[in-house]
Amino acid sequence: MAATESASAGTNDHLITSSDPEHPANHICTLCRSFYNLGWVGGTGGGTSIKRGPHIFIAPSGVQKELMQPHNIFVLEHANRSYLRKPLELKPSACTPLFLAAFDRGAGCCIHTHSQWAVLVTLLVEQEAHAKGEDPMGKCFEIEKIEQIKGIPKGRGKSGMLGFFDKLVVPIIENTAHEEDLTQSLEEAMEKYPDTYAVLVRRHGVYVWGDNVQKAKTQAESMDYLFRLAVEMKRLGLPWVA
Ligand SMILES: CSC[C@@H](O)[C@@H](O)C(=O)COP(=O)(O)O
Ligand SMILES: [Zn+2]
Repeated sequence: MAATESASAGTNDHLITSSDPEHPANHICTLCRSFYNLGWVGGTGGGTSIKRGPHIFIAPSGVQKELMQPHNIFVLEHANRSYLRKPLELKPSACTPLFLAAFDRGAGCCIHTHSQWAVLVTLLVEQEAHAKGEDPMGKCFEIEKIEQIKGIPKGRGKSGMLGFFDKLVVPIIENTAHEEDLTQSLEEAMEKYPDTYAVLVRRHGVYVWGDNVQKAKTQAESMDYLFRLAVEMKRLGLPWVA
């Protein structure tokens, strides 16, 4: 369903005004500032969206994500996809339909990064497939027996985290010219891999989500750690799986 605009979308400042640092309008801004320092959202790429109750809080498109202020934030009613708050002269993030795909499946926060480690992992998986004479499309990033895998949950509807001896499998989808055109393949990957909390996008980055902000953030950190480690392992000729 496409997002629409409600008659009062220009106002409703109360939806983004709070002294609570964990209010989504404040939290998105502070998270994006720290993600910028990790190299995740530089040059306007990447972003973060948070769902609280019936409302989804979304950053504007094409802005320096580390400089955003709460009054720049869009608010969308999840149930009917209508904008309750739409800052003038700004467009909502092109990632909105991808964030919605995560929220439709129960997520409370979705983080999109352009981390170079995520991009490099997608290139290494592609290179390995070509070296074996195989089609890289549909291949996943797989890694096992690394302690940080324990920072990733077992799957939606399952309790607990992956164990040291579990294999982490992250699907990879092909990039498209426009962010929003990734939606169908992202949703297909989410259906094919119902336990996954992340989908890599070839030559682009990664979407990571979690049940709430804290889980989405720590899962994104664990994923990025593993992507970076995997790149270094490959450089040293070390295998990701036995
Ligand atoms: C460097 S431009 C990157 C965008 O095209 C896109 O990939 C992205 O992640 C951010 O989209 P945006 O609409 O600014 O939220
Ligand atoms: Zn992007």
